[in-house]
Amino acid sequence: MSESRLIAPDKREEDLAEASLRPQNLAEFVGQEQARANLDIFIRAAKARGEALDHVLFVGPPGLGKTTLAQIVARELGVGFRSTSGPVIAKAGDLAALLTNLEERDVLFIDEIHRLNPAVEEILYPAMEDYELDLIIGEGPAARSVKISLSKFTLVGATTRSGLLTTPLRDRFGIPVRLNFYTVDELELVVTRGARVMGIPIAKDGAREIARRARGTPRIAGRLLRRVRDFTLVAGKDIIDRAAADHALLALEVDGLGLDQMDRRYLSVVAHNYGGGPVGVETIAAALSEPRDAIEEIIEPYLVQQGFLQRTPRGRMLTAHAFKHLGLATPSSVNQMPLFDEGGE
Ligand SMILES: Nc1ncnc2c1ncn2[C@@H]1O[C@H](COP(=O)(O)OP(=O)(O)OP(=O)(O)O)[C@@H](O)[C@H]1O
Ligand SMILES: [Mg+2]
Repeated sequence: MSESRLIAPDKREEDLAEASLRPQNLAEFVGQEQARANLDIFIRAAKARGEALDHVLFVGPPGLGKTTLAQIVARELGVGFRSTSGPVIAKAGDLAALLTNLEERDVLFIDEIHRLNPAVEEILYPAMEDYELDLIIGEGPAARSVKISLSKFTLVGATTRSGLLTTPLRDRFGIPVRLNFYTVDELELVVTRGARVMGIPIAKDGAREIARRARGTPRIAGRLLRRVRDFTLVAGKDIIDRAAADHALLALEVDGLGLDQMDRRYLSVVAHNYGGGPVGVETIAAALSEPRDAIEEIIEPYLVQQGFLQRTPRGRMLTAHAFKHLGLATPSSVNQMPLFDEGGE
């Protein structure tokens, strides 16, 4: 993904500033009503029983709050929180060390859990199911298997791609939670709260404008807020209002619907080079010189959600809405009727 992509929801160095913006408990967490209500109940029930919470899997595009929610779960349970990520755990022994160090009811958070190496994943199964480790000690004829019992813990996994999880792993999560893009109202709350925490004066219409253009993603809302603040400061204004936000966002090439250059490049490549599709994702990735993963995880979900794009069995297709947004005439080949959407995964 191009370095300069302001609106890309993936993590960056500057997002370290995010830590201070993270909501600390379920009540402060904006949006995702259903997920929040369910988690609240399961957490209370686990606490009432004095048991470890069942394993939780958060699924959703980058920047929607998976890591934040994992931390909140541990805090609400009042237990310890350990955090790691799929690609970091190289060997089964690394995971074994993490697991044996957990205390009763602790939360172990594994980010990017779809990227666990298969040998590591194997030892997770009995750990999740029976709180037991099956380890092979030694090699050759001297090898023997030992069982080590573990504290009853909660595994919280996060992934942007549930389709890439193996079925045995996915099935071991008792509480699967899918996060959706946020509404403008919800993001307006996120922006207002962020501005308050950072001490930035903002008018309601300014917060709304940033929210409208944040691609349904709190991380982007926070990032846009920081950039708009810079513009407003340099312009010598003392409050972010709609005009100030609009001016800054246009300068940052975030358009009225929150699409950035990369989104528009995607749409215009499919429109101009492939007549609006259907075209395969590999072809689009090659044309944009972007990895297929980034296209499927970061660019497409929002374009689909906004009704610019359909994923069909024959490939990606732009909708009439996309042609309109690009200021192009809709070709007659573009079906005006909604096709069924595979939904990716
Ligand atoms: N519901 C929310 N309310 C307020 N702020 C939020 C909310 N969700 C996320 N944020 C903010 O958005 C930022 C990104 O959230 P987080 O790191 O949890 O996303 P993520 O889903 O883990 O992303 P990734 O897939 O890249 O790891 C954080 O600064 C967090 O404070
Ligand atoms: Mg995260």
